[in-house]
Amino acid sequence: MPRFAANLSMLFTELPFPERFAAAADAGFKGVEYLFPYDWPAQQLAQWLADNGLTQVLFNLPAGDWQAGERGIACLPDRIAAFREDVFMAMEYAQALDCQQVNCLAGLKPDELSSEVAFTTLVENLRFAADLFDAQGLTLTLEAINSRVDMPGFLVDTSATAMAVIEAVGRENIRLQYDLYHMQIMEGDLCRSLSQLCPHIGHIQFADNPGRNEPGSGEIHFDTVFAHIDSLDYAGWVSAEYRPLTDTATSLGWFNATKQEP
Ligand SMILES: O=C(O)[C@H](O)C(=O)CO
Ligand SMILES: [Mg+2]
Repeated sequence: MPRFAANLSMLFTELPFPERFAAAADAGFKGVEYLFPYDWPAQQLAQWLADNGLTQVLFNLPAGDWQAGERGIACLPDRIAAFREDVFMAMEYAQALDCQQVNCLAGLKPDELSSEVAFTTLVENLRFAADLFDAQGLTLTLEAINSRVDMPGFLVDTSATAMAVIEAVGRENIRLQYDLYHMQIMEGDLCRSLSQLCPHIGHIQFADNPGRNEPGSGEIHFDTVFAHIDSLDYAGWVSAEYRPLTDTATSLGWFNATKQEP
């Protein structure tokens, strides 16, 4: 079975954030991720990870004013200076948390911004980040997020767009973040596209669809997809990034079932 991690921004939210680390470890996870670490001192987060024997598998670059609706600033030409400052802050956290991968949210494209300028800005920002990350042995990921349900207007909403950006960046340490939930909404054909994109994938996340809840709540055949991921040359983490239908413990049937296997 794949190496599963828990997203602490969506799982274990019955508990205050600091307590989610122990809950994830008690449930059997070895790795965790969450949207953003920046509200907490890096040393504090590192302690919670160490106390619970957990690996920090991923977090996001700052993504602008989330509460105000921003979903990344990497494609915005008037925010390049802020993006660059964010890269330095993310690198400090990655080092303190011993985290190997940081994801970049491309952002929503304002109507008045041309697709060409948004694309070029994103590529140049990612190249800037990738070059700095490289010196620290870090990998940058870029995620395609569905624009049909969760993020209308998100610039990078298909695997083809994400791969076009990644190819234009042209650096070894930028990889695709493949989220099964977003890809099911936008493209489907999950096993075939996982096979095709596998050489470029740095991180996988999942939720069922519709609803973005746990495996078994929707239309995705997770037994098939997880077995398929196992058959690929993919050694990365596979993170549960779903909202439990009721509570986290009840939602973990899929995970507990994987522990029964020989
Ligand atoms: O929503 C997602 O799929 C993400 O992975 C994320 O980090 C931003 O929302
Ligand atoms: Mg995701």
